[in-house]
Amino acid sequence: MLLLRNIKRFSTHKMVKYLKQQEAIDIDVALFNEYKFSVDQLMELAGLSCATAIAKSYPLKDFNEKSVLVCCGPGNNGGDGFVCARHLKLFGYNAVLYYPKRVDKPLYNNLLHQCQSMDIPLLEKVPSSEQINCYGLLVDALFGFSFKPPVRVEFRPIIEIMMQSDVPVASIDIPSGWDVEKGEPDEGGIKPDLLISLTAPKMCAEKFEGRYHYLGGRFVPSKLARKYDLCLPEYPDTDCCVLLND
Ligand SMILES: NC(=O)C1=CN([C@@H]2O[C@H](COP(=O)(O)OP(=O)(O)OC[C@H]3O[C@@H](n4cnc5c(N)ncnc54)[C@H](O)[C@@H]3O)[C@@H](O)[C@H]2O)[C@@H](O)CC1
Ligand SMILES: [K+]
Repeated sequence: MLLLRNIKRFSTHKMVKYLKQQEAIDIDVALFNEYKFSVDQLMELAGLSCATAIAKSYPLKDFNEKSVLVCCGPGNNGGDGFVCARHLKLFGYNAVLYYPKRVDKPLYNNLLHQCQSMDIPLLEKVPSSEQINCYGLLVDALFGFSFKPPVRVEFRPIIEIMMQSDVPVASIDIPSGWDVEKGEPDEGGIKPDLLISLTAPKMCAEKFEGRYHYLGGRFVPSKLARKYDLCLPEYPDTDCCVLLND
């Protein structure tokens, strides 16, 4: 029994491992240092898999001109959000960005520039509860596996407005504000309808109760997957994401 800790059966009868926060960080470091990937290479694949999972679950035809609000945080999870917004735009969605804390680094400046060059609007301030309900989908790319609770004050308004809204939330890698291992905070947090875990699910994903749990980020070398006993599912054909709870 002990061996099965943090390993979950899913419908295709394989086992997938749920990572601790430190394991997720260690795998990230190995991808960059040992395997020599660059951050923007992996971010592009991660963000594309997020946009693909969203397009599979929320078809464009159901949006009736409504936009997708992509909320980007100050780290690589936010970077995935910019890439996701760019691919959603290429897929035909009306993407809009909210980016409350700007980071003045070439990676993030370029990602923002790319989005703005593709006519993706950037909100200047947090939307009101009335404004947020006009969107067809909210993409949560605020915090990923490096998040340490509690949420700092500058991000509370956007988290609260997402919590109060009836619009479905699609969270990238971690539902923002959730403890990476323990899950939703006791005082309540966002309840995503879709979660896309990147590389491998983190422990908090076991508490996810939304409709769609995807795995994305199809870039993990099999040697690295074996080293961490990731037990990754097979991705169908050439797909860049796979539904874990179908
Ligand atoms: N190896 C992988 O698996 C990959 C991971 N990627 C993404 O990278 C993410 C991890 O990125 P990072 O390590 O840059 O970190 P995060 O994006 O998880 O967050 C770090 C940022 O959040 C801030 N932060 C942390 N706790 C906070 C709090 N309580 N209140 C407010 N701000 C807080 C930090 O100051 C920092 O600016 C993953 O979750 C995933 O989305 C992808 O980009 C590519 C590949
Ligand atoms: K997130």
